[in-house]
Amino acid sequence: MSTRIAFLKGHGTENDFVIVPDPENTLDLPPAAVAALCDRRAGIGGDGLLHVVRSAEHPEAAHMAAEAEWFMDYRNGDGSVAEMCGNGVRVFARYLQRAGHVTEGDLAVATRGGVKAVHIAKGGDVTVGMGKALLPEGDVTVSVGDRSWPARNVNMGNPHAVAFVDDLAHAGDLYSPPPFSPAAAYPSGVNVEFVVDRGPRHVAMRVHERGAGETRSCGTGACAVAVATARRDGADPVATGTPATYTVDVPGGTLVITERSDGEIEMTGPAVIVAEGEIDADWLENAVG
Ligand SMILES: N[C@@H](CCC[C@H](N)C(=O)O)C(=O)O
Repeated sequence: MSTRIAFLKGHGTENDFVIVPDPENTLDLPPAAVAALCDRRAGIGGDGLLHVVRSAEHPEAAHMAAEAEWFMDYRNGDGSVAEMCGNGVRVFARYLQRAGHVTEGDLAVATRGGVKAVHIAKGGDVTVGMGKALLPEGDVTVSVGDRSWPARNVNMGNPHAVAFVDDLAHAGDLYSPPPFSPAAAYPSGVNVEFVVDRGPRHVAMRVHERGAGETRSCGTGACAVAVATARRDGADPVATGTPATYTVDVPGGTLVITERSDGEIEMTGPAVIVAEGEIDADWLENAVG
C-alpha cells in the first residue's frame, strides 16, 4: 500500500490552490511535482500550490520564525517560485484556522515577501496587509495580437504591468503571456493586468499570471490595479493623508483594496476551503519521473 500525502483544495475569488500541509518540511516538492499536482486533467488542479511549513523548519523562513509561526512556501502552477501571492495568503490563513492552528482574529504569516499581517473576520472575509507598492519609473508597453497599450509598472513584492483598456475582451484569449517591452523592465517575467472602469473607485480586471496563465483572480494584481488606478485618478494617500479604497471586480468575484495614508495596502475578500483528501505518493513519484 503506497504512502498517502494529505492535501486540501481551496480558493480566494476563484484563484485556486492545492494546499499541502507539511509542518516539519519533510516533503520533497520539486517543480515537476508541483506542476503535476496543479495539472487540471492529470492532477488535482490549481493556479498554484501552498506548501504549509513551520517557519522554523524552512531555510528561507527560519529568520521570520519569531514573528510568524507558519511559512507560506508558495509555488506557481508551473512549479516556479514566486515572491508573494495575495489570494494564497488569505486561503493559507483559512487553512490554518480550519486545522485548528489559529483562531479568528489576527495572525502573522511568513512569505518570501516578508511577514504579512492577516485578519480572519468572524464568519467572514479575510484581510491581509500587503505592504507598500513600489512604482518603478519608466514606460512599459504590453500587447496582445495587434493591440498594444502603455502599462504602469507596479511591484507588490512580485512584478505587475497594469494596462487600462477600453474593453476587457480586447485582451483576447490570453493563452500565452502578453509580450512586453522593454525586456529589462521585467527580467524575471511579469503578471499582466487589463483594467476597465466600472464606476467611481470601482474597476474590473483580467489577469495573465506569470507561471499560471489566465486566472480568475490575482490578489497582488488587484492591489497593483488599485494603486495604478488611484495614481491615474490623481489620488495619492501618502501625499494627501487621505486613504483610497477601490473595489476591484475579478472574473471570480470582488476584492476590496485600501491604500492607507502611510502607504500600506490592505486587501479583503473571501477565502474558502472546498475539499480535502490524500495524494497517492506512488502516483506523484511516477508523475515526476
Ligand atoms: N495569484 C497570486 C499571485 C501568484 C504569483 C504570481 N503568479 C507571480 O508569479 O508573481 C495572487 O493572488 O497574488
